[in-house]
Amino acid sequence: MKSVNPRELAVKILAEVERGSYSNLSLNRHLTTEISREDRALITELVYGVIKHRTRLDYVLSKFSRIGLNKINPIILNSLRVGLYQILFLDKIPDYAAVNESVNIAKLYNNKAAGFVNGVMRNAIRNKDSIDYPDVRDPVRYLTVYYSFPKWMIRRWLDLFGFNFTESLCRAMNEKPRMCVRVNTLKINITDLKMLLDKEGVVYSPGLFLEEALYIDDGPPITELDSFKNGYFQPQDESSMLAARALGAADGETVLDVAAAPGGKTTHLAQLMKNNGRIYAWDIHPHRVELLKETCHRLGVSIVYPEVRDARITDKKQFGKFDRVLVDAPCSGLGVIRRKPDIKWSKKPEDILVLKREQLQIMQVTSQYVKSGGILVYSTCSIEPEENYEVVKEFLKENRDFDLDDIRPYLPEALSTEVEEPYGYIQIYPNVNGIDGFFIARLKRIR
Ligand SMILES: C[S@@+](CC[C@H](N)C(=O)[O-])C[C@H]1O[C@@H](n2cnc3c(N)ncnc32)[C@H](O)[C@@H]1O
Repeated sequence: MKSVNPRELAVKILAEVERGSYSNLSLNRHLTTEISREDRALITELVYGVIKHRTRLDYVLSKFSRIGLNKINPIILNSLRVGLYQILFLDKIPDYAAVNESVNIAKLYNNKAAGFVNGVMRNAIRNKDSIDYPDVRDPVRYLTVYYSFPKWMIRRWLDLFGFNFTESLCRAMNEKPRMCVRVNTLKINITDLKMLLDKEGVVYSPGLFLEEALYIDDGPPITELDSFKNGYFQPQDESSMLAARALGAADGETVLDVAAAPGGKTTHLAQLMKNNGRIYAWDIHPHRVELLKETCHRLGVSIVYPEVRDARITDKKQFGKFDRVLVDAPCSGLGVIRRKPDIKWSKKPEDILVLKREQLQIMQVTSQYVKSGGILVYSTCSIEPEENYEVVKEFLKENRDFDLDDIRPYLPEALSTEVEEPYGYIQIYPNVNGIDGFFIARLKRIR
């Protein structure tokens, strides 16, 4: 085992993220199996915790620092954030340990910085139960600071959903998401997988909505399990599983998945089709198509034809060729912030309209590949109407040969009863449904 200082490594990763790295990629790069499981878990918790709660941590730090936060060296600032995160959000770490660790990181820098960190942290500990957060009568500032979201997102959600829903949405998006996996019934049945997981020391519970879903509550990191390496399951949220279900593909059919990588839904489709038929799986990014190929290989899926393709470019040879087309469109990802907290800070309001144009363009082009009588499913992991219902509405206005199709028979009962007229789509919210925010629409080519 390699000995590392978890807080120091967390600070280093946070500095990389500030310079533009994605946190999950940076974590994967640093957290090799040479580092103990406990340390890997702590580093992940610290990195995601600081990213999720950054505004609130900075708000508290600025109360106790005589130097403006923008004047503090990034390493020192992140060691303060990591220390304060432990004090405010983690019960198991004693306050003095959090202080000492942050001071030690600052010492690597210089003694003056260490004295400064010590002073700020001790001050924060003394006052941690009497911090006055912004008043709720200024809802934008209160929600922005207390739950750490950018102002533009809070303003947008307040306009769309009102205060109570926005607050519960923010709270749900800051929660630690449960790890959900899909049982790969092409290789194993649920009972046998459960027996294997028992042997591997994994604690699990059943899916909230779907029989092929399992929640992993405790145990070794899943990618180290033989049951994962042997392709008996695939990490995937239940929301995402609903999209493949909504397509209703049957074995023997010809299906197109136009934005398919890394292959979560493609391989679920293959499973629902009993690995019989053909699935053409496109993605614009070559490295992601490689990931898709690896996923298919591990899961024993052999009916997928992967290809690097830009779905915005029309290919007349594909017209009317497919029984079903899935457009799991590139989107803002605002529905999955609880899994990818960087999205809070990396997305900008103008991205939403740019994405909407791209989503409509992909729909416009790839819908022509659906056979008459065939099905088109449009999905995103977004909760923003512009990327969801509005895309579908504008698409239908321009394409009279398509209509909404009843999505309810393809959803579990607990969700199908939530679907409102005209019954063609569902919007899922993490605070309402307990799964990732997602939008799924089912359309039929009627001519
Ligand atoms: C939401 S992700 C797809 C997730 C995937 N369906 C799954 O379940 O694993 C969107 C994908 O669209 C791809 N993409 C973005 N623009 C594209 C385009 N113009 N044509 C095809 N793929 C595109 C991205 O590379 C990304 O992999």
